[in-house]
Amino acid sequence: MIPAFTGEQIRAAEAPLLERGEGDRLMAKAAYGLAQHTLRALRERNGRTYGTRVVALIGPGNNGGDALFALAKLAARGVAAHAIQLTQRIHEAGAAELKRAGGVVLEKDSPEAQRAIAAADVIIDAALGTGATGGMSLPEVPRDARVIACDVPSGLHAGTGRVAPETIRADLTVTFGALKSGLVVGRGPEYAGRVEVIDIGLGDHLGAPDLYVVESADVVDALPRLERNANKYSRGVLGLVAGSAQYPGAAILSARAAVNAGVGMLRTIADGLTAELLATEVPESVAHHGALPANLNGSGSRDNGLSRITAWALGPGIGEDKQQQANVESALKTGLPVVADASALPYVTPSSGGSHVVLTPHLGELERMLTAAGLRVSRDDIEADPVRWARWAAVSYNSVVLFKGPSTIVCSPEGFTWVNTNSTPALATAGSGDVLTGLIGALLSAWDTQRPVNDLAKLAAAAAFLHGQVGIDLERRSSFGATALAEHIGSPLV
Ligand SMILES: NC(=O)C1=CN([C@@H]2O[C@H](COP(=O)(O)OP(=O)(O)OC[C@H]3O[C@@H](n4cnc5c(N)ncnc54)[C@H](O)[C@@H]3O)[C@@H](O)[C@H]2O)[C@H](O)CC1
Repeated sequence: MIPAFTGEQIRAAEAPLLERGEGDRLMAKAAYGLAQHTLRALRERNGRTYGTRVVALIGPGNNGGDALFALAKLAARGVAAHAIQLTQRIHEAGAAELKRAGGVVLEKDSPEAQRAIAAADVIIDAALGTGATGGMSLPEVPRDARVIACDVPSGLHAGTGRVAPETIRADLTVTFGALKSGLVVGRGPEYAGRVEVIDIGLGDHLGAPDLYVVESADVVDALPRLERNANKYSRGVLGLVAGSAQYPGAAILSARAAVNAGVGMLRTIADGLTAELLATEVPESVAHHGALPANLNGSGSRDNGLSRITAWALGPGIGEDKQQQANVESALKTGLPVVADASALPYVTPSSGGSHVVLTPHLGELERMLTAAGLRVSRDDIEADPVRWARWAAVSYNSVVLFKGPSTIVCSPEGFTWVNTNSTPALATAGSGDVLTGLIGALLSAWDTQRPVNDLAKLAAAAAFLHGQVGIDLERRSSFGATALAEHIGSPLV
């Protein structure tokens, strides 16, 4: 897991060091890291560094200071280093160091500045860092120049990933002290490009992180172990309430994903066309026809095998089907681990959530969930601060909330957050969420309910990582749809 921090948390960690007069040392480390990455980018782009051209857009604060010291180091290596002064005041010591090293400071609107920008091989965006309060008017950058953001792209909120309209998209962000949350959520990944973290020695001053980014090692840790003496029941039996006359395909996708993710046994609660299709498309699925008993925990369930169910996956493709809606309600009453998606989400209420419940809304569904919980929030609010609202949902519903989007945000009701960025826009395809539900359901069916809810959130985040990895792997070969995703959902597990 990679810890990520808000801008405020980083500034709080820096504060005691600044009080001890260590600001220059921190800035020197930041500048060194920025210079090293700029040299690498120059080598990649031009095959050399000597005689190349770097322009930095310099704002009023320490972010500009970092870049001025970095430019000085580049000038000393034979790079033509130009600082464009965007504001009346810039970091004095940094500007002096640059001039001593042979670099140049240019006025923002001067013809020289425009010429320098047009000829730049690399542009360093150092207008605003963690001290930004909104965006700033920034010059246009040429399309063919590499853009490196200093700490954060200027105008990108370091905590939320919200962007001001002028924000320049970077190819690379060299960030200092620790990863910033805003680089991995909201619009952050789109604007930050690749992210490199430079250790400037904040060490123990960094407290608990804002969130964690999931890595492949976390997936291995989170997944259930397959016991040598396992049998189909001990591996877990998933009850899947999915499909309707209108949307039978969603059930097929979820069922296929659950089977390929290694569920011990799958019981699909479905009728009509869904049941017919399942019989041929997912023969591993054991069908249960008709309505579930309203009281599944009561007597009578053992005979039809429903009592063997260890977890539920609810919602894919049930649409407006009344019987399936009643089945969702019956399943929820069992108190077994549940993943609820799509049309099942409205049946989970703030009082019926629980520590074995995973809710998987997309943006519109999250808005509806929050509104149903009595919170006044719009889609725009959620997009501006997705982590905040996913946390609200997790707390309001006392459940794990997996908020689907370009970055998937997983929150536990205890306030911990994991983010999966291992994904591709190619996963934005109909049925992709049904596959994720099947995968989470399969993992949940082996879930030990004695384990803490934070581990359940980690399991959900691991599922998002695996789902993303399959998408990434498939995309390398060709474009793909949800059927291929479901077919390959188990492949990273092998
Ligand atoms: N503190 C350290 O020793 C280190 C900091 N590092 C780098 O410093 C920045 C944070 O520096 P800070 O000076 O606090 O903030 P900014 O550079 O982002 O600039 C704040 C400055 O800008 C003004 N301002 C804010 N918003 C706007 C706006 N929209 N338009 C115009 N002006 C604006 C504000 O009033 C302040 O004057 C951090 O990101 C690092 O890059 C290094 O990490 C080393 C250690």
